[in-house]
Amino acid sequence: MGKVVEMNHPLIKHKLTFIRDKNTGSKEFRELVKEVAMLMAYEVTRDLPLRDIEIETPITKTKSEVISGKKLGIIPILRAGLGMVDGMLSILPAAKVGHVGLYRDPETLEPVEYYCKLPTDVEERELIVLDPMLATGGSAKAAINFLKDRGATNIKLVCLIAAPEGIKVIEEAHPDVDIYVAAIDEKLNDHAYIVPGLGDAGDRLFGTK
Ligand SMILES: O=P(O)(O)OC[C@H]1O[C@H](OP(=O)(O)OP(=O)(O)O)[C@H](O)[C@@H]1O
Ligand SMILES: O=c1cc[nH]c(=O)[nH]1
Ligand SMILES: [Mg+2]
Repeated sequence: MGKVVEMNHPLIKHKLTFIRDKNTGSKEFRELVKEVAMLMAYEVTRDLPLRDIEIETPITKTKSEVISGKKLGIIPILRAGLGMVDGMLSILPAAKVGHVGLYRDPETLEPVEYYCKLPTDVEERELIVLDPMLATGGSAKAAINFLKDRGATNIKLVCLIAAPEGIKVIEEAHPDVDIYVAAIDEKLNDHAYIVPGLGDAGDRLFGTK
């Protein structure tokens, strides 16, 4: 079973409060989502392998560590996952970015695919799937299925807010995938929105309704 890591950092908790607040407008919402994604990148990359290289400081020659050529891919689930891309890229500038377009049908709650463009060598990369919301888990499960169908074997899922129901769905469907969340909320409501949540992440990021 993959691990579930809930961020336990005061900066993330503080920013998440204002992300949740319905009086936070799109501009500030976008900035905060970007900042939290940047902070989460720190934890998500904790297990990247290192290797020694020889360098020379002004004082002496020494060996020092660098990241060991790991190829990364950042995969936002459109639309709302786009809000997390810049924050991740600010820490991981060499990562390639692939896009998976999915929306959740409001009646059936089933994910509907409308776009997929991935790095050609996706099977060689460690992939970080981004979506602010893990509600029923249907969208993230489908996105990870796409990636696996195209050969990906090394996948992490990074969300701002998850419902317990969504975590269970991913754990059952993709037990090899580690899940990183800023917060695990209480439940889903009758429309499968996360409670207390933040509302519709895509609409809040892009000012649509
Ligand atoms: O876990 P689930 O029940 O599948 O719900 C979560 C999905 O719903 C939201 O996307 P939405 O369908 O609103 O599309 P959008 O990003 O274009 O707004 C969210 O960004 C997730 O992708
Ligand atoms: O609470 C939710 C659930 C699904 N999608 C969202 O944007 N928010
Ligand atoms: Mg939406």
